[in-house]
Amino acid sequence: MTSRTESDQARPPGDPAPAQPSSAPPPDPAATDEGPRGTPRHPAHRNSVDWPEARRIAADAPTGPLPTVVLPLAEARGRVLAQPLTALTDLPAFDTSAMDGWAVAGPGPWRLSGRVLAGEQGPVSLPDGTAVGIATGARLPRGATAVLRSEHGTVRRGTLHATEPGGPQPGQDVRPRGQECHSGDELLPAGAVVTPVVLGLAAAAGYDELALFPRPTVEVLVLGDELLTAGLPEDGRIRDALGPFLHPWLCALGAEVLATRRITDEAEALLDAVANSAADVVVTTGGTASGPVDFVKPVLRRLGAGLLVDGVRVRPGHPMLLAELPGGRHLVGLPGNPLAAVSGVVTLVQPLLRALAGHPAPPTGTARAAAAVPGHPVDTRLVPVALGSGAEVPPLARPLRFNGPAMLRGLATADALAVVPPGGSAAGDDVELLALPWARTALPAGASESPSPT
Ligand SMILES: Nc1nc2c(c(=O)[nH]1)N[C@H]1C(S)=C(S)[C@@H](COP(=O)(O)OP(=O)(O)OC[C@H]3O[C@@H](n4cnc5c(N)ncnc54)[C@H](O)[C@@H]3O)O[C@H]1N2
Ligand code: MOO
Repeated sequence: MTSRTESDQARPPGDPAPAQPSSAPPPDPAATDEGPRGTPRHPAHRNSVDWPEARRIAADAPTGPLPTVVLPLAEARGRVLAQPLTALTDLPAFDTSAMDGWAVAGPGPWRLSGRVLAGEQGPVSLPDGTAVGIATGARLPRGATAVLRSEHGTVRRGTLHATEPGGPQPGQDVRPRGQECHSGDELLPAGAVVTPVVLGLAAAAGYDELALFPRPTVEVLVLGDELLTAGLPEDGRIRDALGPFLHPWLCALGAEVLATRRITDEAEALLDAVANSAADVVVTTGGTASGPVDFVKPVLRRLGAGLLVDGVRVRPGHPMLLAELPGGRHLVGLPGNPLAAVSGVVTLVQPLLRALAGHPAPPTGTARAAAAVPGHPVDTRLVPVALGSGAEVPPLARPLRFNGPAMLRGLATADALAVVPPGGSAAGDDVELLALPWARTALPAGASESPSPT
């Protein structure tokens, strides 16, 4: 019985048909120059590399991470700790009253003398049988054995009496020095995101500034004279779908986006923009193939750039490329089809940014294919999936419709991208998941660290 799969239904006319899953080993790509279903592979993609290899090359492309940055707390929010947050002090830094009332020494009644507020030195020590008025957060004098809450005591002629039988227990309502941490304790590991709470914790622990992973700078160059930035498609022109999503996506990946610029379909304009970009990474969209106005590769040649990745055996997105520009900066050429560009982001941009920032690779996610996912004979497929909300471990991944290279509709409702190996995945197979930075569903942790950076 043959049935049309969701991805088949979503496949637009002219898009390559994926092969059915099979247990037969995929043909050796090195031994064939074939594209999908035996069609000749385009000569421009003869140098293409396997998908895991492309990710490794991107992760190894920089000579090392950019230098760590040290920023004042006020500028650190949202960035990532490059070093563990180690307490610079005990917390509390001294024995502290947890309540408003009196610091008492020994059993009552107590002779009362003065008061100490938060931030004041107060009496150095409290002899047995004496008490001092104390505010929440004030330092406890040496010799104090407990705090008597203001609602639990009464003062008559200079003497404090407990109104509850037995008076306060030793240590009652005292926050002892080091209760939360001792100086030198690790409060958070390197790699933790600096949330508003982390800012507060860092300040409490004595920090004025934090050592943070650098944010690689990126400039996005959107190519294509057919692209409109407003209104409806007309006269063969379409809306730019990549400019709007690349900026926030790259920021979510830890980049600082210097600009997103439209470049006209002229080689000189592109050459000028790439040569003069101040960014660590230039990301271009479109123009990677061999059409009449596909100038990315010719411009890279003219600039003397080295092509590190020239096509990847992945669908969609196989014309993606990675180059090292003179001076050590990098350029990622994303294909123009929107889902193909996404494929280029997760395959090349993400590992490159992670390597530049010095971030460790997070664990991969794993799910179980809820249905057969057709594969390509030799290329990896990246397929938008929705994760089941049931209790299954690993969760079920349901391939989404509208996953054609030019479509974003499936991805817009996806929780992750599933990595479908050449030949496809059968229903029930475990599939690797790639996280989408905005997805509400946390990825189910895989068994091990990702062998390739994510
Ligand atoms: N002879 C061959 N032609 C093509 C091949 C091939 O192997 N042989 N591969 C196809 C594949 S797959 C892709 S992907 C594209 C990649 O082409 P480019 O990177 O040169 O991209 P463009 O030609 O500029 O655009 C392709 C497509 O995407 C639309 N586009 C471009 N930018 C945007 C944007 N910012 N927002 C929305 N849509 C965009 C553009 O209008 C085209 O429709 O090459 C195939 N050709
Ligand atoms: O199918 Mo292309 O691979 O749209 O990138």
